Amino acid sequence: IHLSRRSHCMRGQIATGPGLSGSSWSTELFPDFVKIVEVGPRDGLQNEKEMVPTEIKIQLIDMLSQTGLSVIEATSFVSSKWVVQMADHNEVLTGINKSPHVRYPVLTPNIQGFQAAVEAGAAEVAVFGSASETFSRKNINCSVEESMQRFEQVICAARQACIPVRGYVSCALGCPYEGQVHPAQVTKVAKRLHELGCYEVSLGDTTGMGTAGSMAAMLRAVMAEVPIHALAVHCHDTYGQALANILTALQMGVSVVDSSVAGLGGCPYAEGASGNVSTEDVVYMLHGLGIQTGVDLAKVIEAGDFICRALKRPTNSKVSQATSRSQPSFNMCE
Ligand SMILES: CC(C)(COP(=O)([O-])OP(=O)([O-])OC[C@H]1O[C@@H](n2cnc3c(N)ncnc32)[C@H](O)[C@@H]1OP(=O)([O-])[O-])[C@@H](O)C(=O)NCCC(=O)NCCSC(=O)C[C@@](C)(O)CC(=O)[O-]
Repeated sequence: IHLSRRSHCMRGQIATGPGLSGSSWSTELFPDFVKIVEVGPRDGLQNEKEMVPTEIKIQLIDMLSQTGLSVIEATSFVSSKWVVQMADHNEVLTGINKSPHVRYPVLTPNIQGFQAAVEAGAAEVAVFGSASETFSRKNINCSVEESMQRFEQVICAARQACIPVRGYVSCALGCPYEGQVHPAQVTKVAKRLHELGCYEVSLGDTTGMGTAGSMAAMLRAVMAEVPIHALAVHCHDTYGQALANILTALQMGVSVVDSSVAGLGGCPYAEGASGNVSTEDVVYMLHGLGIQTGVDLAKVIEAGDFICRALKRPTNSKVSQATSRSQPSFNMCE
């Protein structure tokens, strides 16, 4: 893994800033702009044991809509027998103040979910597959192949309705049931989703067990089959590796990162996995690298503070923790 200092070097030059001389750091540039896909209201809240009041979910999304984020995953049109926390999907999607500058995709595992989502006004949906057979069965009660047939139906219907579809590949860096997952399995599913018509495929480290090394190996394989501009990374932070894994992905050309305000969440079918990397920490890192996000960090911290108070728990964001202890003049790299 090579690091480059954006402020010190351009493509083709060797970085020579303080402390860098003699190093063999890569001169590759990071992207100028990174799109952040906020998944807190869905991936973050879906794992909450106690029902979160619908008005709290709506207020959270409304606050996030004022932060400059351009994509906020709002809810899931899944079976309430499987994920009861998302049972208020209609109320959430119809209750939020939709900003014209923000897209609000929702998860749809099958055509039934897609139709319900469209009826509730969804303008974008996401299908979610897995690189692991066992996880697929535990999460959506079908094999990987069956899931692709369901997604094909959703994508066909979405195309007719001019609705963009995002795709997920869970267990891209490991499975809670099968352990290691070979990059070839991830590539196969990512390629299939892209060929079916997903405009973007998010590679999920569902368990958070990935490392910079396994991220690089997996991405190398997937990038050989799916264009880099159509790839996103979705890192849970169970082992504290998420920022390192994201940095690795950025260096390899990925410019879309999923994250969750206050680091909320986990997957109900990946026990023990902690939340996504926090949006606050990702934004702080990106701004520190000179990468634009369009996101106002202070406003995301405020939204994180709101939801943590509502859930009566401390934030998982290191940046929020640090700024709450620091002077008002603390530089948040905006
Ligand atoms: C896919 C199913 C529905 C299959 O579940 P099933 O039980 O096999 O479904 P079925 O087709 O046999 O139908 C059984 C019942 O479910 C209903 N049903 C059927 N479809 C729907 C629907 N869309 N919405 C609402 N209800 C639905 C259907 O109407 C029927 O109702 P009944 O007649 O018994 O009253 C189920 O397994 C499910 O809902 N799974 C969702 C699991 C989930 O949401 N997991 C978390 C999200 S994935 C994730 O977090 C990972 C990710 C994306 O973040 C990336 C990463 O980190 O890796």
